Amino acid sequence: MIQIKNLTKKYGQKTVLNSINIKFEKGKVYGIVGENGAGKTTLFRCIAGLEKYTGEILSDFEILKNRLGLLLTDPFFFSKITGREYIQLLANARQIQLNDIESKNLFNLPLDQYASTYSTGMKKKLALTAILLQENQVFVLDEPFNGVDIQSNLVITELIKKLKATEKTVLISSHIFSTLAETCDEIFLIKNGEILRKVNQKDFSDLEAEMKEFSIGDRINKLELK
Ligand SMILES: Nc1ncnc2c1ncn2[C@@H]1O[C@H](COP(=O)(O)OP(=O)(O)OP(=O)(O)O)[C@@H](O)[C@H]1O
Repeated sequence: MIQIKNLTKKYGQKTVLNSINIKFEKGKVYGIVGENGAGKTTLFRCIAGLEKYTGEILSDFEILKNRLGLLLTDPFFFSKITGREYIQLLANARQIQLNDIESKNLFNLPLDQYASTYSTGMKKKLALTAILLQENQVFVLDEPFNGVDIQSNLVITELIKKLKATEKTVLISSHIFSTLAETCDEIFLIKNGEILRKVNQKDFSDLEAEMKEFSIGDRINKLELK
């Protein structure tokens, strides 16, 4: 369980997260949606221990960040490290003995190629593979479906279901509503650094319709396309 109490994050004078209160249970998948700049990534970075903030992030774990795998939107890799070395490095950080990495290469990545030369989608798949092999208890996935091919998206969707079935806690941000609807137990709508709503599965279709109406509205007609 992860409990966030009165989490506030400022960059300089700008409040990016404003007194967030949320609870995440194990064995559940949570979606975080909101427009660009709403604060999703910042929230994830705070939970992963990468940012300073005021408020509290409590968990069942002695040190949450040691049990948490964070998938960033654009994973970064140093220039002279292969995919295999990256996976090994992350496993070493958790003292995990990895045997036969090849058989666990679920996205068939070219593991002996430098990771920095991978395509955008390949980088994301490598970063995801590495955090999965770390045997984390909590997975924080920032736009995991973005830039990844259709087959891999199907794999990622099934992986998320498997993580739920094995009692992990999974947080996902996405702009693709259908992928969230398929995997999430609850979706939080974040706006201007505040949690506007918590939506349960039975109300997902209402949320989607509402977001569509709100997002599209009259904008396109205003263009007067001929
Ligand atoms: N390092 C930083 N310094 C200053 N402001 C920042 C920094 N990182 C993020 N912000 C600001 O914090 C706000 C929230 O950004 P964040 O990246 O969390 O949004 P997001 O919801 O993840 O957006 P997106 O959907 O585009 O990924 C934005 O206004 C952004 O400009």
